[in-house]
Amino acid sequence: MRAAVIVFPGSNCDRDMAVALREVTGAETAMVWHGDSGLPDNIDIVGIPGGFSFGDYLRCGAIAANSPICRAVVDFAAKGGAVLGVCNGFQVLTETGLLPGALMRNANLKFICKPVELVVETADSLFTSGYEKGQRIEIPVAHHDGNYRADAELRAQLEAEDRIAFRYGTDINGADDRIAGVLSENRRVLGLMPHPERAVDPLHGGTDGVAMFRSLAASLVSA
Ligand SMILES: NC(=O)CC[C@H](N)C(=O)O
Repeated sequence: MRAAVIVFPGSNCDRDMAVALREVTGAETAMVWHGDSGLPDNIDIVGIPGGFSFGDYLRCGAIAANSPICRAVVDFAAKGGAVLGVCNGFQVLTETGLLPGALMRNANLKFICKPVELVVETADSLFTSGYEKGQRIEIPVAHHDGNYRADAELRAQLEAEDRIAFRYGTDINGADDRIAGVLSENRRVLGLMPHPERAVDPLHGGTDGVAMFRSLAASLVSA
């Protein structure tokens, strides 16, 4: 398996994502700068990491979404490539249009940084096949704009198409229907606000993120 992790000015979880990919899946992982116009050859998955790309100016993820590399990521996804966006990465994915909805300021207007309970809403994806539907897991969050907004029509569509990957166990940030992560129509792009890469080693305080990376390793095999 070969992975690429995109690095923007202000990314701060890029190395954590690379370590999780390398150590849990054994993937050869390349770090790719936002100004590059192409991805390395034969990539199986692109990781868009958390952080504060471009200082969160304009809207979180909005400037990053217009980086040269994001045009390559959109092309990669259009050809069926797998993309995982965590936190700021989820915000970037909504700003590129690869995922629907928007991430707004948390309802309490505070930065929330703590482990939270998530409910796995579907095991039918290359990111979640290692979990059970309905399983409750604990994964940390660290964001000020994690309040996922989608109108009633979009929420009904996501629900009908089984594209809600994770919900928060309790409302932490005001997100509509407690949605914490969503899948693209072809189920090969996942964005989520919680940080699975921060829960892959007992020293992190929890290992509930391991199953996500194992799911990826089980599904993505290099040609
Ligand atoms: N950890 C992150 O990726 C944070 C994302 C974004 N800067 C926010 O605070 O919402």
